[in-house]
Amino acid sequence: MTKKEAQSRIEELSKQINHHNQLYYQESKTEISDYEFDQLLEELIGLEEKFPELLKADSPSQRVGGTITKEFETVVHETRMLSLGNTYSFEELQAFDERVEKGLGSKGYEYFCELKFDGVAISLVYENGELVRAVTRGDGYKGDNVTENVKTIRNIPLKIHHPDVPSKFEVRGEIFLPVSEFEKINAEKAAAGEALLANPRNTASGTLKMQDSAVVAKRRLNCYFYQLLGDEIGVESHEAAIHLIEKWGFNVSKTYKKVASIDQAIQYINEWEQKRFSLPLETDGVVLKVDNYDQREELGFTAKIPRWAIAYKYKAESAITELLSVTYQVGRTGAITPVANLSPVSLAGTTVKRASLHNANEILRLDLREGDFVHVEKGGEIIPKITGVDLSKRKEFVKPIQYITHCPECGTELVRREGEAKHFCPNTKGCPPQVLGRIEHFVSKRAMDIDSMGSERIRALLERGFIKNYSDLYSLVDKKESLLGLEMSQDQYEKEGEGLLYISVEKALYALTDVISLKQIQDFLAENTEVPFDETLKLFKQAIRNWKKKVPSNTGMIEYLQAHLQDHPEFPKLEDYLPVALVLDLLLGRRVSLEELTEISKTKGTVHGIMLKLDLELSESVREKIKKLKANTFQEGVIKNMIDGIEVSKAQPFDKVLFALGIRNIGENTAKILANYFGDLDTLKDASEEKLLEINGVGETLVKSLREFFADQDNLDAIEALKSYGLNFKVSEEDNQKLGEQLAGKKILASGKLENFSRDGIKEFVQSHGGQYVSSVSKNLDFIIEGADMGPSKKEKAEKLGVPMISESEFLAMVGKQ
Ligand SMILES: NC(=O)c1ccc[n+]([C@@H]2O[C@H](COP(=O)([O-])OP(=O)(O)OC[C@H]3O[C@@H](n4cnc5c(N)ncnc54)[C@H](O)[C@@H]3O)[C@@H](O)[C@H]2O)c1
Ligand SMILES: [Zn+2]
Repeated sequence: MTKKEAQSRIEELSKQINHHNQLYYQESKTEISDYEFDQLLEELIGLEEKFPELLKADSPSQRVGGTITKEFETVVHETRMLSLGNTYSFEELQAFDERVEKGLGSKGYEYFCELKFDGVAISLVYENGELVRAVTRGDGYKGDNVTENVKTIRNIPLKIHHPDVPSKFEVRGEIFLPVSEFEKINAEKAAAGEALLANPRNTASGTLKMQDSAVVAKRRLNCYFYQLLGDEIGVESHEAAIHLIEKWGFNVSKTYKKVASIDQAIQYINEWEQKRFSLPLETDGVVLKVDNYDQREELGFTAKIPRWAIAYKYKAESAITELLSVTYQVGRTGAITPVANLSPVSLAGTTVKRASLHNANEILRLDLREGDFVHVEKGGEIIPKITGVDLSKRKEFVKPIQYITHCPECGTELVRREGEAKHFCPNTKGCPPQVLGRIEHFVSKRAMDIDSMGSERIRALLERGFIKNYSDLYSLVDKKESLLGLEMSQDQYEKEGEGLLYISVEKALYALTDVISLKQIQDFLAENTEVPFDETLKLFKQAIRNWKKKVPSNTGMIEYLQAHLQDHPEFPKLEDYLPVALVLDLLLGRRVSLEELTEISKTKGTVHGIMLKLDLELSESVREKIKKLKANTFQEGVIKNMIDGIEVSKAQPFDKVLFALGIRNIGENTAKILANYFGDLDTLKDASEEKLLEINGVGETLVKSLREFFADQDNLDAIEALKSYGLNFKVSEEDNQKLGEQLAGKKILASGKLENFSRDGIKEFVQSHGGQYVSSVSKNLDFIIEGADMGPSKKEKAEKLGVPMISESEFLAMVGKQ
């Protein structure tokens, strides 16, 4: 390769690596695997070694990957936070060991082996035993101050009570999201038809950078620690330091091991290759660290990594399995996501049954055919990926996968907008997940703020026909009586292939017995998962005897159940579920025949629905038992809460109502601008295109969205209905607190830390003086208010675009406040 070629390749590689770094560290996203990323970096380093004169100071090979963000205060690390050299091969590990030996001049060193936890690096500073600061790695020199968010992590000690804690020290570790939590969040997202999160690492890093600590607290982040720093620590080895922080109460993973040679380290690596999948978090390799501090000092650092440590990374695992079918999920915005259903295969410690296919292009790219055998890979990603087709196993004359043309939820023909990879269902008003999405948006905190209307409740109301769109919420007050007893959750039900309704075993056992709590039954079942169901029932009877809870009648009922299941083998067996018809038959006695129950349970989706259809007079005790079968139901308290919340929402100001309507491309900010500018809905509706385009921030797309929205009679009807219920469709006097017009027409951004304003404060201040607050650097800005520690990348960009930067006091002078 000539120098000229090398130069252009280096530029190309640097550009790519910077792009992936930006995605990975700033946006918590990935487009390529870690392995692919590391190969790019390795190629770059190789070229720079060959042509040292081409090495630039700002090359990504010289910098730790992250940067700092504008949303948090920037803090300079007292000791730099480094990256780690990494390798995927044992040969390179041996080479590393040789370098260490050469550097130290002898073999007298030990390695401390730890797993490489896949999360987000964090530094915690303690003063007088108290946590004073938590900072991300950032660019290695300075990071984001995320103390408030970190304080929500339960096992991070806020105060150390140990007597001999030094007056100041720093611990470092890895914040992570346990795999079980991650899967829980994704299961909820899948149920809601939302886009799934890619992996726990991205989720943890995204969560840590959220602005609202209350939201962070809800995600159960966790942390493992692996480093101690400070002037008065008094230990001479890493091992001693680790024991010290364990003693002080920091969470240290017990997976570490000190070894005497590189061969033993390799043994450790082999040992954990499979075992690591039983850990509560994702790990992507092993870190080897020279244990002794003096030896570490002798070895030193490069610009980016210590010479005394290295990470060995496991390669992503892959397997071959059969593609059974492709199914399609409809998201709340109508976006379609194809999912590959696979013949179950064991991969990286879990059983894989599904893989995301993203969009139609991906299916074409892979050239997938029905019944193909595919390579599935699971690396840093929890959601497995199909990476290719095993052509040697392809049968003859197989058909390519035909992408669906119609929506699986509502049957409407799909559309694909120009330039977009995904297909959409255009039936925004009738497609169930989309209707749900619109109502969820309407009630959301930033819109009408009806917090008593969770998704589960909205879904129940939609399914049972109580509401069809958001304006119907305000008529619920007249339907209060019929809401009583309506079931909410569908999780406890399952439909068998022929459409027979099944109910979870725990609910069935709960209803069939007396004085045993649902919790007790759940705990019992959780402990007895591995045995055949009949065995479970035997053990359950034993448990009832142990608990001494109404032993004769309760065990008698379980025996009836056992006999009933034996007598009716015609009901298919579903893991963890029982046929509702059989269970109801036991509870209702001879009043209805099993045949009739079976028929009805094919047409109804809930016990509530079946009972309504049967319309029986029941004794109090039977009614109580049947109630135990039902999911959470709408009870008086819940209904009152909901109705009250709906009533209170009528007072939301016009801009919130406008945002709540869900007009495409109208976000919270735009809604505010439009509301203030036009004052009421009718003026906005009748505004000419020219008039609209005059407004800062309004472009052609938005004009088009408004036109489309108001051209639709259903929307106009909904608005009329909302008006009749008394919602605000004009700006009230109090909303209109304009403090001045000094900033009229100006687009402004503030960056870094301001002395007189909080983040939200400056935004409000700008807006109330007629200006428009913009959230990113672009050439359209009139100026940037430069606060303390403004991010260097932002500054660079502003300079490049020629956007003026003024100080906070200049800004205050401009509005006449100084
Ligand atoms: N796929 C992509 O697009 C993409 C983009 C950028 C980076 N990456 C990945 O990130 C890696 C580079 O990231 P990096 O610079 O954060 O380095 P790194 O993750 O490879 O290693 C350094 C980090 O490891 C962590 N770590 C985990 N367990 C540890 C332990 N026991 N002891 C010490 N540190 C431990 C620390 O957070 C430390 O900052 C690349 O190798 C690449 O795989 C991927
Ligand atoms: Zn649809």
